[in-house]
Amino acid sequence: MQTVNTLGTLREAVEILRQSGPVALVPTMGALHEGHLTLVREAQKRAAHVVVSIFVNPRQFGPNEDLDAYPRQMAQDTRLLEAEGTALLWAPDVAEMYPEGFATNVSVSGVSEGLCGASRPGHFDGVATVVGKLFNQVRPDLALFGEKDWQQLAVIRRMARDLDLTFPHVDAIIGVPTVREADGLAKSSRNQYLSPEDRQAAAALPAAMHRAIAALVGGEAAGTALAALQSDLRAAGFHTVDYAELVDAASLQPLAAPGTAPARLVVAARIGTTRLIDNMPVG
Ligand SMILES: Nc1ncnc2c1ncn2[C@@H]1O[C@H](COP(=O)(O)OP(=O)(O)OP(=O)(O)O)[C@@H](O)[C@H]1O
Ligand SMILES: CC(C)(CO)[C@@H](O)C(=O)[O-]
Ligand code: BAL
Repeated sequence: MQTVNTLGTLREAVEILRQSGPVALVPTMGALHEGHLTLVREAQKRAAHVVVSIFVNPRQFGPNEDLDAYPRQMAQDTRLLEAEGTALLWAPDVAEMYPEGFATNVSVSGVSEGLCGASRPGHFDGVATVVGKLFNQVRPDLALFGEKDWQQLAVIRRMARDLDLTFPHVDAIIGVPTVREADGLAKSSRNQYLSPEDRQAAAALPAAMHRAIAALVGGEAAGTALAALQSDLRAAGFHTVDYAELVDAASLQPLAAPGTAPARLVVAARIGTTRLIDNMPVG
């Protein structure tokens, strides 16, 4: 695996790879776990070469968020990616990604606005800006993202469509199902922040979501099922529920009940100092 830190060397290295087959991009912020490695393996099934980016993107963190605390473990990440047969690791620093004078912001209306967009103002502008840059830097044939970040995936698909990004073609933005721990908790780099007690309690999140989904599918009103979900989370030790909503899976608009279009249960809740998100299909 080659690691590159400058745009010039990235472009040269990708051009060489492209001569012998399609290139898949897996964007990450590092602190890699089985969720990320699953994206790499899915990428390998679909392309000759996999490029992984690791960049902790300051523009997607709010002023009081965990940018400084975010885990950085480049040596371990490099070993993990090498073991997976990754072709290229793109690891720019902040000055390479956002050189002096950088002044552009990509802002996606609609799908960005509710849910995490409401509780993390500016977050999806930061995500759309950096992912737009990554697409143009690597010009991959396809790119893979986790369904764990369901709203992020919707924002990126909208941005790629709206900006006519040819690399990748919009159908080549692939969502990969959430990889979970044995007790159901979605794997996340931020799980590292959890104390042992909070880690145990956090399994209540997927469990409460499964109960709410069973109630919704059984015909319970969304208001009642979502209120029960919130009280289950509070009882388990989550002190804040940023949102717990039934939404249309594509538009992310709230729904009163699961209907004919695919629906999704989406939740963000805080335990200790950690904010966890999860989502699941309903019906
Ligand atoms: N459990 C998971 N299953 C599948 N994909 C995942 C999982 N966790 C993260 N991903 C995907 O990996 C990519 C990189 O995510 P990122 O580096 O932010 O990791 P993360 O574990 O989501 O971290 P965070 O704690 O910041 O949310 C994203 O496309 C994300 O959706
Ligand atoms: C897509 C992404 C790498 C952009 O910084 C990030 O939001 C993430 O890791 O999900
Ligand atoms: N996985 C989403 C990145 C973030 O929370 O900033």
